[in-house]
Amino acid sequence: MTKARPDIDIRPITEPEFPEWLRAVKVGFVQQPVVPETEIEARRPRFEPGRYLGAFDGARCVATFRSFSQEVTAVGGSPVPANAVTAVTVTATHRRRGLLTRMMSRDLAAAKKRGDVVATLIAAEYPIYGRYGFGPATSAAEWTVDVPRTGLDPSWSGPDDGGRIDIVDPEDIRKFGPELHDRVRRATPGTVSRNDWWWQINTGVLQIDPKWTEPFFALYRAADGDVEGLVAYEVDDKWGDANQPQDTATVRGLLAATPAAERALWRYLCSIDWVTQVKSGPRAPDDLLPLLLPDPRAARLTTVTDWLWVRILDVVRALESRTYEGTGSLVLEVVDRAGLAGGRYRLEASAQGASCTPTAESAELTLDIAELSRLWLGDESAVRLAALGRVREERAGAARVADALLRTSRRPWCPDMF
Ligand SMILES: CC(=O)SCCNC(=O)CCNC(=O)[C@H](O)C(C)(C)COP(=O)(O)OP(=O)(O)OC[C@H]1O[C@@H](n2cnc3c(N)ncnc32)[C@H](O)[C@@H]1OP(=O)(O)O
Repeated sequence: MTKARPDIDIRPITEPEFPEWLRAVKVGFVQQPVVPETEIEARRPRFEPGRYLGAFDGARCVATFRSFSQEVTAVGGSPVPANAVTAVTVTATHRRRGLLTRMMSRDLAAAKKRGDVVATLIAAEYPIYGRYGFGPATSAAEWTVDVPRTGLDPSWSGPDDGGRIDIVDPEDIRKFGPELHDRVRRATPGTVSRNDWWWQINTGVLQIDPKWTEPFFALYRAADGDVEGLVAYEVDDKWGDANQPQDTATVRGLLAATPAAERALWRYLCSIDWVTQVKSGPRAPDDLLPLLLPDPRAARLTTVTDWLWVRILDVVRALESRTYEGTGSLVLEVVDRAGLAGGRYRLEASAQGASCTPTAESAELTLDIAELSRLWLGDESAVRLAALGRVREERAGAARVADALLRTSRRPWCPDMF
């Protein structure tokens, strides 16, 4: 049973409180409760007054919550302003007393006031965030490829499309990565923006993880020299009993702006001498990888999980910022217990554009804001949610109309963890 503790003060932290706040994050994530000076210094430039909440029991920080500005790509490629939520922790001694609820309510109200269209997060555990109006809007899948079973020609010596792959240095990734990422982001609904800090952390300029090691970086250039893909991967050093190399290459990130780049980079990973296994890392659930192999069963699906969670804060802007393949209209009754985005709306959509307006007409589909958020990027089916009793058809067939409007041919994907 939740025991409220109004005596616990929740407020934005000051910069001098930042190390204590970081320590509390470690405690909440059950990690060693010591923050190396290098980590404090690497994280300090990200400090933003007002966006780092702490709950204090006396001088001790016992709960943390942070949000930052982000863009998430809507269906069709428009970047939408998002309130990205992260570092959510409540110390075990203070759990289940409503601290998360207090921090979340405060932050979402501020995001709404600022004009953010959605809030986003990646959930540590599934049951936490639905109650706040978040719905799982993208999934991630991981494969382990048994290279000798793929059926690929082991004498492959590079792309046969005129392109080339080169191992490069971290500074090349900082040079070419941001532009490539922007290109991929515009083409991939569900992808979130990255800043310079992201590239610095992931190329070793700044250290937030003492266990970080430099990966191999490779770029794919098309025949005209254009950088269309990059991969960061690490390789372990494993030998079998009969003195045979049995290395595993694990992908930390693979970005491809074109199918040619995607095909070439996976092909490359499956051609490295000594590597008998390739672990894909989290990918879009409809990634090309398995079907690139003559024997797709050589790619064993090891994980499928919810990834980016979305919470719509502004229904009109969320629905108008995306594109629609079909033509039609739908009146939605959106229920929002937090009072942030509820109401009745008419969506009119066609390939030429969409309008979403508050209406007093009879609703055709009733759903919670968490379910609309889950549908927004096109990955989930309203018909499926109706079968589960999570959306209610007020007019027979309305869920099929919703699917015809909202669903997409490729699935959304968020390559990042934040
Ligand atoms: C975006 C991110 O940062 S994801 C990381 C989330 N953090 C973690 O997983 C770290 C470990 N866990 C924690 O720090 C805490 O348990 C938190 C942050 C998940 C929850 O904080 P609390 O202050 O205990 O949550 P709070 O008391 O406000 O709970 C509100 C409701 O959610 C429920 N709830 C909270 N956490 C969970 C959970 N992990 N599983 C199921 N239900 C949960 C509570 O039971 C409560 O339900 P009720 O209103 O029906 O009584």
